[in-house]
Amino acid sequence: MEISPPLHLCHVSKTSIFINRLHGLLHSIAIAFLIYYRAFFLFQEPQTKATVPMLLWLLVFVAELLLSFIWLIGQAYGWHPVSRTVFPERLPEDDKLPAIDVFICTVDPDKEPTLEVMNTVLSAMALDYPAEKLNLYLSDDGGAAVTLHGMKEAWRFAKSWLPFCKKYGIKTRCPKAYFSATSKDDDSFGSSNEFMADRQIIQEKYEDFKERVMRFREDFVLEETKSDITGRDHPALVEVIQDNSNEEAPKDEANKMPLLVYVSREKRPSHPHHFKAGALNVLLRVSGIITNSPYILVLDCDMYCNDPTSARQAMCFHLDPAISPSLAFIQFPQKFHNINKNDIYDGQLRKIFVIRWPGIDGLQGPVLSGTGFYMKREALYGNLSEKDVMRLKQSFGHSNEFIMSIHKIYQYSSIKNTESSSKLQQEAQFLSSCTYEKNTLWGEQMGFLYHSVVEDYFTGFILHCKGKTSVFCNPSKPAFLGSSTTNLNDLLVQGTRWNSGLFEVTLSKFCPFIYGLSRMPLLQTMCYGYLALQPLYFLPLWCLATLPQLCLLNGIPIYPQVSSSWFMVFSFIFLASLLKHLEEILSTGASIQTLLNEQRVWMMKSVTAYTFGSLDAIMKCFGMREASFLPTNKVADDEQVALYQMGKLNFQASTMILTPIITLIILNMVSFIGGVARMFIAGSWNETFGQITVSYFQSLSGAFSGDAGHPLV
Ligand SMILES: O=c1ccn([C@@H]2O[C@H](COP(=O)(O)OP(=O)(O)O[C@H]3O[C@H](CO)[C@@H](O)[C@H](O)[C@H]3O)[C@@H](O)[C@H]2O)c(=O)[nH]1
Ligand SMILES: [Mn+2]
Repeated sequence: MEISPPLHLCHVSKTSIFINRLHGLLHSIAIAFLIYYRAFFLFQEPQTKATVPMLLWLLVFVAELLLSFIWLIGQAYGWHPVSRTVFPERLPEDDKLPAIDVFICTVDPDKEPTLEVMNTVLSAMALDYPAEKLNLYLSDDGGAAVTLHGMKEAWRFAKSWLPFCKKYGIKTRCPKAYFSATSKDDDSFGSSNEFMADRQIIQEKYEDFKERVMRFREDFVLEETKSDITGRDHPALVEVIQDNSNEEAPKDEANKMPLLVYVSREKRPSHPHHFKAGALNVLLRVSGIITNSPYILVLDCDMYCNDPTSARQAMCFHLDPAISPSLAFIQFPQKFHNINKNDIYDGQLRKIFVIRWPGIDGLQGPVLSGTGFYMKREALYGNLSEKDVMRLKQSFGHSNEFIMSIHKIYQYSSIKNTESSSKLQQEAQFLSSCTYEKNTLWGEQMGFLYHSVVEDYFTGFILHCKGKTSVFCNPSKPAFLGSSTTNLNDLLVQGTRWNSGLFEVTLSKFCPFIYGLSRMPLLQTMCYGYLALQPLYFLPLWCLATLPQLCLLNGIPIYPQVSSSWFMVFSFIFLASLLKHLEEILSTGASIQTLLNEQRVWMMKSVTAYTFGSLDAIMKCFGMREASFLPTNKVADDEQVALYQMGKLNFQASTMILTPIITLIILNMVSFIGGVARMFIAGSWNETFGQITVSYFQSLSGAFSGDAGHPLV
């Protein structure tokens, strides 16, 4: 029997496994000593203890225990990291490839400029995939006329843009990116006259497209001043974007266009709409009765397709019979096009996408990350063995059309036939009404889940609990590029939402340590548990950013004397975690500057976003707050961008962020100066050196060793 060559390979990095496990072992031993030291003190004679108030000692001890615990849980990521290679050229011919429905979500045309959204749409339409097997659905939660109009303009422009990309094999297919940079990839036709002429024409068409979108927006803003009201209260509208004229669909391959559908679900203030997860579930249903593709690509409106081959790369996994039965999704990393050289806000989330996701990929697979993933439709439908129509309706709702779609591969045929198309339209409208999900399992067990505002994390978690797997695909050319937050305020808004969502899961019956432990392998549970506990970093950080400093000012020793051998334990932990962080930085080609930034941002986030996120979740838990999803701002303010590009922290942020940060910096600086003075005057360096080091590093927003753990744990 002939064995066909594999579609993908998985590589295990033996060296990093060795380093990670060795570090884990040594660090654990050192932590055990630390715990012994702290605990031993509690049982000492009262006169020895008299120098340090018991409560202080206990608080610092608890902070250290908590940090150690989170650190230990996080070690699961280092256990078995892998990387992968794909061979798309080995895929079957185009006519054997499965269809893909692309879902793009947008909500607020003010924060998410229509032009950017349309660029995402265009880049997805131009994916290197057979056009008749590519269907795009845009969910417009704002129900905005500008967005619908933008879609029509995008469709018109796509009719020139797609053939241009195909003809010249353009690699950057997001028009904005293509025209703004001198994209090096696309130079192969640089000198040809024909190419230059075509490029000129298409550029003019793009300018014209831009102009039309902008002009409509200006007129629209004049008419509708309160877009916020309509954003929360509007009827359902589903529209297939196509030519008004009755001209025949183009027959030749080069001019074929993917299907483009605009979906604005019904929203009423009296009905919860469940944010993005709600929008995605509407798209699941509407696409189910129109094209029903077996695979789904989900994109945020600001995440354009940077590499048109991502769909084929994903198919290398989905079409591998050895892994596909349990495989739910292929996750690509989130990468960003607007990050400055220094990445002062750690916008690239390096730790997550460079260290953790490859780590968990070697276990059961990466956490679902909201955007840039190819999901198997079936995986979101839960148990499909049920055949009883009444039961199916209880789970999926009352649309016969949709129920029929569950078990068969629908083939989108004639939407031009007006009679069937208006029936389809009615059904789609019904599927996107705000009452459709009432008394069904949508969002509870079906589709994207509503339990948490981090719908991605939670949906992926439940999938993994059901025994599904996922794959992390991280090619050297970024498959998708998004816009990252580039100022403190946005960072806080986003960070608070994420951490609130994560902590919400921790506080619920779905807490990974309880719900996950019996359903997933231990290491996978630890990876999910780490993220669920991450918001809790705020407790130890607040303690260790204040208590040692206050002790230092008052001459109370809470760290061992330099001459004591216990001091070695603390120094080892401090240095080992710094070195481990350094090793990760260097082995992944990052710079020392990145190391410093990551530690600084981690501390800033701990005392702001983690703190507010945790409090928010606790309040939600007690019913004192409602869930909310404040979208991040994607409009760049020129002044802010300028500061950001210079690598300067922008402190024009709300007092919510500034107060904790500034207070702690001042406290640390004062105690550092006070401590040094005391050391000189009293010659007490032996007792206070540990604390001085802590406040020195904290006041420099320095060397708390990122998420690898605290230097003092
Ligand atoms: O009611 C809503 C709110 C948001 N969105 C869309 O959801 C996407 C993500 O929103 P964004 O404001 O960009 O949030 P981020 O924090 O940048 O998103 C990250 O975090 C989210 C979970 O908090 C994930 O859903 C995202 O995929 C992930 O990129 C955007 O396309 C929005 O248009 C909706 O469709 N409806
Ligand atoms: Mn975003």
